[in-house]
Parts: sequence; C-alpha cells; structure tokens
Amino acid sequence: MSLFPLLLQPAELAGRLNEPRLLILDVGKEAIYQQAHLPGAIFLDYRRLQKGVPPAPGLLPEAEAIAQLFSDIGLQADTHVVAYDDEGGTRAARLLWLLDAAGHQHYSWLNGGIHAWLDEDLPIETEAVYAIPSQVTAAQLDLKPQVDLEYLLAHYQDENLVIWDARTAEEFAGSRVMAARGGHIPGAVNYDWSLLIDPARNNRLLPLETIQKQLSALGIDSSKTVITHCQTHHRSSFSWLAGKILGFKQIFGYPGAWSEWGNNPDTPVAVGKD
Ligand SMILES: O=S(=O)([O-])[S-]
Repeated sequence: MSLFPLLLQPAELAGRLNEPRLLILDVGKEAIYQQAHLPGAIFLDYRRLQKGVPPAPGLLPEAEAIAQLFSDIGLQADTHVVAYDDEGGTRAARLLWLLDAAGHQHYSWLNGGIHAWLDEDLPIETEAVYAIPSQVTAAQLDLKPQVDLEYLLAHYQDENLVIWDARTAEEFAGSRVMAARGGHIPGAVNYDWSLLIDPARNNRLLPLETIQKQLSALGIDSSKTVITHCQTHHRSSFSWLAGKILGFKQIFGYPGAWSEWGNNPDTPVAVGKD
C-alpha cells in the first residue's frame, strides 16, 4: 500500500513528514541541496540514474549498479519514495522511472519540487542527511523489459502505438541537430515536456484536464501504447510521469532515445514539423 498518491502536493507531505516508511530524495543540484532541502531529504546524484555510456547514455544502469544504488539509499520493498528536484521535475521523474523499471512500487513526485515547497513557506533544513544503507541484490530486482531499438523498429508504425517526442520543436524538426542526424522517428508526435508545467506557479504541473485535452488533440491518449523519448530519456521521463499521473496504463520510456536512434544509420528519420 502506497503512502501517498503519485502526484503529491507539498502541504500533504508537510503534514506527514514523520511517516516511518517515507524516503525523500533530492535529485537536484548539490549546491541547492546544501542551501535548502526538505526535512530529512537525502541527496542523490542524478548521474547514478543513467548508464552514461555512448552512444546511448540514457540506458538503464546494469542491475548490479541499480541494486547498489538502492542499497545506498536504504530502500526496502515497502519504502515510499518521494522525489523532487530544482529543475522542473525531470530529474525526479527519471528517478521514479528507474524505480518503476526495477519493480519498486511506492513512489510519488512532489508537485513543483523545491520551488513549490519554498513558495508555500514549508520547513527546510540545511544539514546534510545520510541514508542508513539496506542490502538489495540484483537478483531481488524485478526488472521490467525495456523498449529498445529493435522493438521500436518493429512497432513504430503500429496504429495503436504513439511515440511522444518530448524534445523541443527545433530538435523534432531537425533544425537543431543533437546526433549524427536530426529529425524524428517517422509518425512521432511532438509535445515538448516543458509545456506540462507552469513556471508561473513554481513549476507545478498544469491542471490535469488541460494536459489531457492537449495530449488528446495530438492523438496521445490512454487507448494507445505510448512511448516517450527525448535525447537521453531525461526530459521524457517527465512525459512518462505525466502520462502515469493521467492514468495511462501502457506508457513506457525509450531510454535509447534520440542519441541511439539518430546515431544509427539504419533507422528511418523524418524531418520537418510533422
Ligand atoms: O533531456 S535529454 O535527455 O534530452 S538531454
């Protein structure tokens, strides 16, 4: 049983900071963590969430590295992780995506991250907090199969599948090139992840009805299998998270992302706005 909903409001968390199963992880910049973090929050280096090896640095780390990470943060099967950052949610979303990919079931995103927390005048700390390690082994992970290049090549034209490209319009069109080739996967739909949050409201998620309407207009809805990607499945982890919050059951990240697809000479590429 999870302690909190997936989309967690700051005030709700503030009232339950003493929950024994709660683990708050700050995946933002370390300098900001040192200035201010949520009470009890542990700093987690974002780089541990990616494999970091070219040509597809966004792939999941090896099972042993994930198990080590989970041990270092003191994760237990019933731990409820609350993740936040200072960057609009992409780093936190990447952590939640990794937890999900490794079979961990209890997690939430703090709506708006540290900016929303500060905006609501909720308590902060400056002293670093350290985890009490646990013992997680690779064999204990329940790793889910990942969307990979082979799967996407076989399915990108399926009618009941939609590829949600979370990059900027320029990257999608191919006028900004971040790999050997620019452009997008033919048939993919572009909806920049940053359109999901409201900077005027401290990066809180836009109202769900607004997001749902905008996504449906693009053909992204829960009746389809939705695959999200960006350059390294960092920004698109947030798209994945938004889909989960909307209740999409069949939504997956493609961690190879454009760094893999755009650098592979054998993949089809489209350029332009659609
Ligand atoms: O966010 S990113 O993976 O496209 S660099």
